[in-house]
Amino acid sequence: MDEYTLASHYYLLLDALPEHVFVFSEQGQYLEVFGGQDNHTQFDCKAYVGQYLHDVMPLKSAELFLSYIQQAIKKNKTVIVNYHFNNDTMIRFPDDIEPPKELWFEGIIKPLAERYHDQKTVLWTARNITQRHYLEKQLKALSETDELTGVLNRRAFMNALYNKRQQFLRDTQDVSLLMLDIDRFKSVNDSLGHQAGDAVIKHVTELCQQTIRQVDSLGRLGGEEFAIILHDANLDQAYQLASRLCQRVATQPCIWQQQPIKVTISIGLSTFKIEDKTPEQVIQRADHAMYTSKHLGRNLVSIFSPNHQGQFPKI
Ligand SMILES: Nc1nc2c(ncn2[C@@H]2O[C@H](COP(=O)(O)OP(=O)(O)OP(=O)(O)O)[C@@H](O)[C@H]2O)c(=O)[nH]1
Repeated sequence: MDEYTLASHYYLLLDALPEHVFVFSEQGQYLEVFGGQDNHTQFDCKAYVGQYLHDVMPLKSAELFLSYIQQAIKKNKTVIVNYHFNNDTMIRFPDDIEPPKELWFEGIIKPLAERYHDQKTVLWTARNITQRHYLEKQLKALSETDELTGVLNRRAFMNALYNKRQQFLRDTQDVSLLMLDIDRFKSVNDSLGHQAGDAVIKHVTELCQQTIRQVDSLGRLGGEEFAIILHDANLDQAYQLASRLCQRVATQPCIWQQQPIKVTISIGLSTFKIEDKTPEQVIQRADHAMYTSKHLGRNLVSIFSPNHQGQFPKI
């Protein structure tokens, strides 16, 4: 092969690469663009050659991309980044192509030995990972969600509790924890069947969701046991909310196959404390108070206190 044929052979090979491959100068100028036909952006980025990042995308995105390029050059190392374009940050599309709402990419940015007009250069490979991103998001949501009720499962709730505790230690705003258990739930399963039991669990979930605020976190810890993190709520405020919830459940039966099932719940309350060593300690206190509600006859709210369990009249 002569030199020209060889060059065009390699060019064709490079341009057949499934990912977009860019050569950028350290100033963010597009020097070369190859490949990307399988990248689902539906247009050929070769039109960018000669232009700068700032010409083809909003300032915020261009600055970010430039910082990645400069990072790779400064460290003289390959840098791998995930980035995304949305409505505000979308790269410029040709007029005849409707840009998608979102695009996610993995960028591999490798410094090159080759200089261009005395400027350093990088090779930037962009893999479209939008589908993978949505799949990961879906899997994450599934792994955090209780299948029956759609609220946080135990693992996700414990994560939320851990994060809330970190926030509490920073800003010391009151945070209360409510533990809730459906009373004599086994008898619902035994007398009406498991599906009726499931309907009761969903019913209680809905009443909890109607009672708490958006900032609060509701989780199903297992079986017929729930927990709620009450943000910015001291014990008095938590008690008022818990009493409302207790009353709501007791007065709004679950309708199962056109028949009402009477449901009550027992609640235990405690608050976050600076001196706690672990987030589990507040759960133990609220759980203790919840068992007090059970022992005192159920359909009750109890507050944990170190010396005695606060006792409150039945609602
Ligand atoms: N329908 C249904 N039942 C469940 C589920 N998870 C656990 N259970 C049942 O929940 C029942 C819990 O019963 P217990 O722990 O004895 O408590 P209880 O009958 O509510 O009695 P108290 O808590 O003392 O008022 C058991 O029969 C479990 O099999 C579920 O997802 N669906």
